[in-house]
Amino acid sequence: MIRNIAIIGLGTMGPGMAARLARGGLQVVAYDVAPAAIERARSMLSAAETVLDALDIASPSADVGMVRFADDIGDAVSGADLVIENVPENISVKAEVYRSIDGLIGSDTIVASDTSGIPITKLQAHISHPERMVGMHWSNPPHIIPMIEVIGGERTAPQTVATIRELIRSIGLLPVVVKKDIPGFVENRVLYALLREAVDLVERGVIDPEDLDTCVSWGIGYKIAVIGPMALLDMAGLDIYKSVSSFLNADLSNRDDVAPVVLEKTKASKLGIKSGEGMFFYTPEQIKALQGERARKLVAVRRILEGRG
Ligand SMILES: NC(=O)C1=CN([C@@H]2O[C@H](COP(=O)(O)OP(=O)(O)OC[C@H]3O[C@@H](n4cnc5c(N)ncnc54)[C@H](O)[C@@H]3O)[C@@H](O)[C@H]2O)C=CC1
Ligand SMILES: Cc1ncc(C=O)c(C(=O)O)c1O
Repeated sequence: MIRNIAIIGLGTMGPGMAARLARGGLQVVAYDVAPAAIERARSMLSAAETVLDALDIASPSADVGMVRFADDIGDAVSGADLVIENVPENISVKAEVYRSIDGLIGSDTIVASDTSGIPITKLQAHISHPERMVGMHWSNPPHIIPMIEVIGGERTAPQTVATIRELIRSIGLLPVVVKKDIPGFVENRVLYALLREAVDLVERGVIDPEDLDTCVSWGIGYKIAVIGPMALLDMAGLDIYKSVSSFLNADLSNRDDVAPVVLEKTKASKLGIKSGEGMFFYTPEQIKALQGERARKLVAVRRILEGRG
């Protein structure tokens, strides 16, 4: 039974995750190697709690469901039933975390990675109890998006997958078990197919970035939230899909490297919201307003999709 959770890494994903798990009645200890990240996480945590209130996710009783910040990794993982590793998407950075906690955790502690797509089989090579390592891939923003992928590697015990699936379900979230440990799992394979084509269309001057977003959000995204891709095939008709895909698939982007526009922007430290400029430009005031507006809209859409209008 999982009661105590340690979250290692408090960047974009960690704070929202901590807030949501605590709201599920779990005791969470959060740690980041950078003191500035811990400070930022405190305010992100309180913003996430406001959103969880708007989603009507009930607070647990007073003595459970707390988030505590730890000063060192040993303190963070001490007594943890589950450690969620949430550090940058880089095998050596993640492996260093696994090595540093290896002697500090119990032999029955589960170690989960929020990796966006590194196969779990590669990650579990760096830990002494690979049977207790699992992928637990949240979607951003993690306190709002209810679906979480669960992925076992070649050496993960089926019981570990079952325990994490049950934990997710028990706090009112939506586990999806991915049956094969392939790069990107399922969510990011689908998302990155879309993003590859979208970036290519903008880069080739077929459409402006703002219009690309209008086209995808209102033409595809709005619909896909209600009718998933498999159901959409049936709605359109497989005969139509057969005809269109017979000429279109061969014309879609199949580039296997990173698009030049993304390489140029990342080289110039234009990373998006976190640096004030990426595909678009953002002032600090715009960022604050955008984050509030997006959270409000996601909450409203989720309430409707859940039939709570
Ligand atoms: N950003 C996103 O939309 C999503 C990211 N992910 C995955 O989640 C993981 C984390 O991503 P982000 O939160 O976006 O990264 P981030 O770069 O925003 O944050 C990572 C944090 O880890 C900390 N860190 C680095 N080394 C550490 C160590 N040895 N010990 C403790 N803390 C350490 C950094 O100081 C930083 O605060 C990655 O594997 C990423 O692919 C998963 C879902 C969505
Ligand atoms: C661009 C991008 N890459 C990875 C992830 C998740 O792993 C996300 C997301 O959750 O939104 C994303 O937007």
